[in-house]
Amino acid sequence: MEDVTNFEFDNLKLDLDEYQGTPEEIVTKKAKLAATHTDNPVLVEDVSLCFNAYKGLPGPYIKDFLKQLGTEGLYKMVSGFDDHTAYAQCIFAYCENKDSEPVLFVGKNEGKIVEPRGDTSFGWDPVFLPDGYEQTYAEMDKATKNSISHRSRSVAKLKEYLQTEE
Ligand SMILES: O=P(O)(O)OP(=O)(O)OP(=O)(O)OC[C@H]1O[C@@H](n2cnc3c(O)ncnc32)[C@H](O)[C@@H]1O
Ligand SMILES: [Mg+2]
Repeated sequence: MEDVTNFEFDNLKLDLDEYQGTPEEIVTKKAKLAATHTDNPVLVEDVSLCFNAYKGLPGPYIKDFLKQLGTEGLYKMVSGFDDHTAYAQCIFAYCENKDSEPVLFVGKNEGKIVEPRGDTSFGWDPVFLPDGYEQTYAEMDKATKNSISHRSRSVAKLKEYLQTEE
């Protein structure tokens, strides 16, 4: 850096949260951080869209990819590969208090990335075709999507946990 500017630089060793890593690591950090802000238990969720041709990326970074590339761009990412398979994943993390370890509930739905089809109102729904279905998430009615989605699978596990904890 000193080569390219007139500023002087010093190295400071600071431990800052970066929110990078696996979906599990990221949602765990989120839950722990949230738990420092209240005395009540917290629940956070994070969604990933993972392309197998990219070893699981964009994964938790899908929000920025979607924002910059749009659904058409997401399809273009896989169109040059033989492998168009992907999975949608939702993780709810429940953290009792700031000193306890978050409990994770992973809901996953396998499918593939297709050219965008259907209603464009929610996220990457137009490019995700779940296995066993002819319609993308965006083409399905809400009830059908809810009955099979990554989120509903995560919520089902969370519900079961909370009921047994009661
Ligand atoms: O992670 P933070 O920064 O809190 O942001 P967020 O809460 O908006 O983001 P999520 O992790 O919930 O979701 C990541 C991206 O996936 C999109 N998304 C979430 N659930 C989805 C679903 O069921 N179908 C389609 N897109 C979805 C959402 O719009 C984001 O662009
Ligand atoms: Mg997220």
